[in-house]
Amino acid sequence: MTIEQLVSVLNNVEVKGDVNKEIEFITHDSRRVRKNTLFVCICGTRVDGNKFIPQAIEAGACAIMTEKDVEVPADITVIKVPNMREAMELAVPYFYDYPGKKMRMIGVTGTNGKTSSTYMLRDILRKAGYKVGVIGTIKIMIEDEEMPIHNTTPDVIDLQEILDKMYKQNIDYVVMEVSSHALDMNRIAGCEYDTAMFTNLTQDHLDYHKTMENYALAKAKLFDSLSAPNLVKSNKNAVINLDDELGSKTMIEHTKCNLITYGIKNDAVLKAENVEIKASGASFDVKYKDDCVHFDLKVTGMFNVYNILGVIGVALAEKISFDLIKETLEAFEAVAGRFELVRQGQDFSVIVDYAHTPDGLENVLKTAREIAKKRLIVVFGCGGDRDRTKRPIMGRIAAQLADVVIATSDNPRTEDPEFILSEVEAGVLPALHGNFHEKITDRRTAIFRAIELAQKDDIVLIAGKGHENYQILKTGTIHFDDKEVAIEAIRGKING
Ligand SMILES: CC(=O)N[C@H]1[C@@H](OP(=O)(O)OP(=O)(O)OC[C@H]2O[C@@H](n3ccc(=O)[nH]c3=O)[C@H](O)[C@@H]2O)O[C@H](CO)[C@@H](O)[C@@H]1O[C@H](C)C(=O)N[C@@H](C)C(=O)N[C@H](CCC(=O)O)C(=O)O
Ligand SMILES: Nc1ncnc2c1ncn2[C@@H]1O[C@H](COP(=O)(O)OP(=O)(O)OP(=O)(O)O)[C@@H](O)[C@H]1O
Ligand SMILES: N[C@H](CCC[C@H](N)C(=O)O)C(=O)O
Ligand SMILES: [Mg+2]
Repeated sequence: MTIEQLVSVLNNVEVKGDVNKEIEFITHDSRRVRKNTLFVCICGTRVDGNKFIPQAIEAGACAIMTEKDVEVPADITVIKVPNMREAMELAVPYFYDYPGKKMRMIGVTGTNGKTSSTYMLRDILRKAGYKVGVIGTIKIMIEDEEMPIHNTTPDVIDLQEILDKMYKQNIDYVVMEVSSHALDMNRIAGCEYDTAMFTNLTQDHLDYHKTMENYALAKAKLFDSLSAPNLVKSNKNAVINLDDELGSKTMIEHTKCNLITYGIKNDAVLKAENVEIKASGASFDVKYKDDCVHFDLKVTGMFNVYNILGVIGVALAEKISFDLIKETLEAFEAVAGRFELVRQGQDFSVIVDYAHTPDGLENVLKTAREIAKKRLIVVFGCGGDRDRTKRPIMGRIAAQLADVVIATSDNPRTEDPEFILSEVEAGVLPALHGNFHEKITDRRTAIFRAIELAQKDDIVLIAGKGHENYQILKTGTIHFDDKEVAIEAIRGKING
C-alpha cells in the first residue's frame, strides 16, 4: 500500500515527503523494522518511541508516523498526526484490510478464566473441523504453530499483524482473550467479534483502572462492540455469567444482541445442576432449553464448572452440537499451569496454579481444600508494579484457607521484594488462627521448604505463576519455572 493510500483514512494529517512509496510493514518497535517499514512512534510509559527514529531509519524505515515535529533525512516521509492512538486504530486495520472482520472472532473477557476458556474453545472448534487461531496470555497459536506473546491482548499494530498472518493461513476461527487494558486502550480497533464471553469481575488491576466501576466499564466495551455502528457481520452473541455479582448486570446492560446467560445459582438460560467436585474431576448436568446433558470432566473446581458453562454457551451460539461439545470437554485435560498436578510418585499432591488475584486464590484454595485429605500448604506471592491493594487481601485469604502459608516473591519487577512481602504479611498475620506461616523471599527456597514440610496426603499448592518460566526482578528477568523447581524438590525429597 502506498503512503498516499494509507493516509487517506486519517484525519487532520500533515505529510512531508514522497507519498508514492510502498509501505510493506508497520511496527512501533525499532527492533523489528525492516526494509520499507512505516515506523510508528509511541510515547510509552517508559520511553518515547521518537527516540528510536535513527535506529528505525538505519534498519530500513522509509516513513515515520509521529505526533511530534521531528528532524529526519529528506528521503524519509513524515506523517504527523494529532492523536497517535486514533491514527493507529484507523490506519493499521486498513493496511491489513481488516482481517479481524473476515474470520469468525470469539472474544473472552473477565478477571479470571479467560485462558482456560479459550483453550477449551480451541479444542471444540478444531474437533468440529475448523482451523483455529488463539491469542492469549501463554502464547499465540495458529493451528499447531506457536509464537511467543508479550501481552495477553497485543497492541493494535501487533494484533493486526497476527490476525493478517492467521487470515493468510486460512484460519476460520480466532479465539482470543480480551483484557481490560486492551479494551480501555482500544487495542481491538478494527476487529469485529461474533461471540463475546464474560467470565467474572473481581478485584485486579486497580493500579490501572482505579475503581471497580471503571474496570467493569472497560470490560463492557467488548459487549458494546457487538452492536457498534457500521458492523459488517450480523447475528452477534453475548455469553454472560449471571452468577457474577459485580459484573453481570453491567455486561447485560451493554448487550444489544442475542444473550445467553449461564450460571448455577441464578436462573440462567444455560444452567448447571447436581454439581459434584472431586479430585478426579467435576461432574454436573447442563440444562439448556429442552436439553439436559450430563458432563463428567477431568478438570475440577467450581471455577472450572463456570468456565465450562461459558464455553458451552459460546459453542452452542456458534452452532456446534451438544454431542461434540460433551465429547471434547470430557476429554479436556488441564491447561499448562492451571490446577496442574506435578506427579513424581510422591505420597502428597503438588499443584501448580496461576491464581494471582484474590478471587482466583480463594477459588483454588477452596477447591484444594475440598479434595485435601490432610493439610493444605500454600506458596504464593504478589506481583510488583501491579495493584498493591490486592496484596493484604490475598494474604488474608491464604491465612484463612491454608494450614501452612509460605509467602514469597512473584515477579517483584522494579519494587523491593521485601516491601511487597510486608504488604502481603499485613493481611496474613492478623488472619492466622494457629496455622503456620513463613516468609521466604527467594521463591526457589520457598518451594523447597513447602515440599520439605509436606507429609503423606498433604496438598502443596504453588500459586501465582502457573505457566510462566521467568521471574522478573529489578536486575532483569531470570529463568524460573515453578513446575521444574517443584519436580527437583520432590525428587530430592524422595531420594533423600
Ligand atoms: C501499561 C502498558 O500496557 N504498557 C504497554 C506499552 O508499553 P509502554 O507504554 O511502557 O512502552 P515503552 O516500553 O515505554 O515503549 C514505547 C515505545 O518505544 C518502542 N521502543 C522501545 C524500545 C526500543 O528499543 N525501540 C522501540 O521502538 C516500543 O516498541 C514502544 O512502541 O506498550 C507495550 C507494547 O505494546 C506493551 O507491551 C506494554 O505492556 C506492558 C508490558 C504491560 O505490562 N502491560 C500490562 C499492564 C497489560 O497490558 N496487561 C494486560 C492484561 C493482563 C491480564 O490478562 O491480566 C494485557 O493485555 O497483557
Ligand atoms: N472462572 C474462574 N473464576 C475464578 N478463578 C478462576 C476461574 N478460572 C480460573 N481461575 C483461577 O485463576 C487462574 C487463572 O486462570 P486463567 O489463566 O484461565 O485466567 P485469565 O483470565 O486468563 O488470567 P489473566 O488475566 O492473567 O490472563 C487459574 O489458575 C485459577 O486459579
Ligand atoms: N496478566 C497478569 C498476570 C499476573 C501474573 C503474576 N505472576 C504477576 O506477575 O503478578 C498481570 O500482568 O497482572
Ligand atoms: Mg489469561
